[in-house]
Amino acid sequence: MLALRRLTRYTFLKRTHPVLSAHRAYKFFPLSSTCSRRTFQIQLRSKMTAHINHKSHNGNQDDHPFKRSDSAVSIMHLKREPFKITVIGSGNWGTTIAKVIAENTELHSHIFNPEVRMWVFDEKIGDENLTDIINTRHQNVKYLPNIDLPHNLVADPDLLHSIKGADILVFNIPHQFLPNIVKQLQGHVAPHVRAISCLKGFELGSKGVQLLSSYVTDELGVQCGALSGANLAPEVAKEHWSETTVAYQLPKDYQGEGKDVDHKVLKLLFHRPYFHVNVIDDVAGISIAGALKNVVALACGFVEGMGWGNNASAAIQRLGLGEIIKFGRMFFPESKVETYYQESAGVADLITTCSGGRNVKVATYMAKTGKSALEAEKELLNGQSAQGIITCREVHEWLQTCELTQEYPLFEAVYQIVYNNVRMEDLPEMIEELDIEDK
Ligand SMILES: NC(=O)C1=CN([C@@H]2O[C@H](COP(=O)(O)OP(=O)(O)OC[C@H]3O[C@@H](n4cnc5c(N)ncnc54)[C@H](O)[C@@H]3O)[C@@H](O)[C@H]2O)C=CC1
Ligand SMILES: O=C(CO)COP(=O)(O)O
Repeated sequence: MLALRRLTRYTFLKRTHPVLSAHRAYKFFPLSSTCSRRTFQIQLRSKMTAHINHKSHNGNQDDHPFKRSDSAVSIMHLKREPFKITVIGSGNWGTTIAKVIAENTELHSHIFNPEVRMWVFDEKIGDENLTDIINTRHQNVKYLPNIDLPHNLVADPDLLHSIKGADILVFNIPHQFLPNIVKQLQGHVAPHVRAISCLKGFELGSKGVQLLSSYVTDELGVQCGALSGANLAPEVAKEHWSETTVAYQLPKDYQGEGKDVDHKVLKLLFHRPYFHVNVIDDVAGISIAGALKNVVALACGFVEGMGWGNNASAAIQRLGLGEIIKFGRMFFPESKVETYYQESAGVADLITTCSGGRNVKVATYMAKTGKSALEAEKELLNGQSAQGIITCREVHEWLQTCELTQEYPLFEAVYQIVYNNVRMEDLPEMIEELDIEDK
């Protein structure tokens, strides 16, 4: 058992630690030898100590053994000007991702222009503009308080100015605001620009249910991938270790390695020692999982608020995962089933969101107070958004159009509770799988 634990730990360290991962031929010593085991532990400790990195330049986060100054993927030669990045959005996740990116652009200044622009939907905090506070105190006091931001992250309240000259646009706003944003951007984004959507949700319009990345591509004419994973923003912002999935498909006009955005560039842009990134092709899979787990999280919140316990929450998550996969296979057949269980964007995001996300908090509060979803969101989140509230309506409307609501009893039950005052206590009955016909 001890040996197994050590082996597991070694394998983990080998995957995450630069010294060990760089030495692929490093042989594991025989576990029966106490002496060599001790030698190994001493070597390992000294190697790790040597590589524990400097404190984060803003100095507010703790050192930890996963810190390192560089990564293997940085061996990349650029055959063009460094990529310029703009983050569109400055909420809880928008600011966190902007921080991650700004740390990386400073580190890899041969690949990226160090200055990162972050578009802010400006508002007054007392007498001051939030933008000015971010640029002078280097904190987003409203949406990500008590986290120091890199000084190369520049807040900009002018949307069109913020994207000027940008090569990569990182969209990160609550998804209900996306149509208005892309409308303002139309005609101002060159076709060579690439984009990543960090949003969770769908666009429901004349084209039916659409991935937000496809919506950006259709509306702006630029290739767009997605970033989604088990990433509650407050934990990532504090540099507590987590992982995510980025998905991107090379466009038809891909310019070639070193000249255009590809998986290597995206890994360099988002990967941090405390934020591990896996880059894949399955944009649809990660986007569907990211959007729909917010609906499942609302159901988990109802269960929690009613005090039904862990078994009930696990049952909801099991059923929810089934409906997520079914939705993907039915409406986005290009998505891969393995993404849902192998990637951070799949079951891992479902678990973290159902444990500690905003959707679960809002639904728990609804159950405890009898307030509506929108009242709960307003009272609890200080301007932040629980995306499941809108997503469950979008999913319902789409399924109703397809006459398929009965195929997704959990999604439908959440919708009915949120919008039609159906009793939460009836949840088990609404999702009961009846195999026996009552004659
Ligand atoms: N917060 C989190 O832990 C995570 C969030 N996400 C997703 O990322 C996306 C963005 O979420 P957050 O950054 O957390 O946003 P948020 O929930 O903090 O929303 C607040 C943001 O919305 C902006 N806003 C308010 N009214 C607006 C308007 N009319 N037009 C444009 N912007 C407006 C505010 O200025 C603020 O920047 C969402 O789709 C969310 O599901 C994904 C992973 C983690
Ligand atoms: O998407 C998230 C975690 O990956 C955040 O979920 P909440 O919006 O429910 O906090």
